[in-house]
Amino acid sequence: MEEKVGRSRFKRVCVFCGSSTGKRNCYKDAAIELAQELVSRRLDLVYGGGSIGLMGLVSQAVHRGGGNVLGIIPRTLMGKEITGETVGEVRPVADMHQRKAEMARHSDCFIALPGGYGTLEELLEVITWAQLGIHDKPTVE
Ligand SMILES: CC(C)=CCNc1ncnc2c1ncn2[C@@H]1O[C@H](COP(=O)(O)O)[C@@H](O)[C@H]1O
Repeated sequence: MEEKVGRSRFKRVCVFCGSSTGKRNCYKDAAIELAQELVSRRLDLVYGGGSIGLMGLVSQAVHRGGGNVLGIIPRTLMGKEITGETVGEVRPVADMHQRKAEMARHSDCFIALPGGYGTLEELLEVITWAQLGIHDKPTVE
């Protein structure tokens, strides 16, 4: 029997997204849809480790669907970006630079959903790393 969803050449997808849900419902819808797509393709989620905003929505939806979730978050941000329960594995790191480096190291590609300055910064950094030849992992926004 033919498989419904083709196998991806990626295993671990890094998702950058907002620490708030934004003003429009379509942002939340996109976050849930992406999470469902990851689950249906059996792809692991790597993300910023927060439980708030779109970060929380994506991670919770992947976890609910039975997918692996790895969150990487600076210790100093845990009080701000984690409220209530976390899902999957949350790995505390020393600072923002280590967070981005670890997120990149543990991922095979990058996807950016709507977000604020933080998301933009993360997205631009991986794009410029690709430009410099530091990695050759695809990035979509
Ligand atoms: C110290 C330093 C390198 C600052 C550069 N600035 C940043 N670098 C990396 N991630 C960030 C930065 N500012 C915010 N973020 C993270 O980006 C995520 C989304 O933030 P936002 O809601 O899009 O806004 C949050 O987890 C936030 O902690």
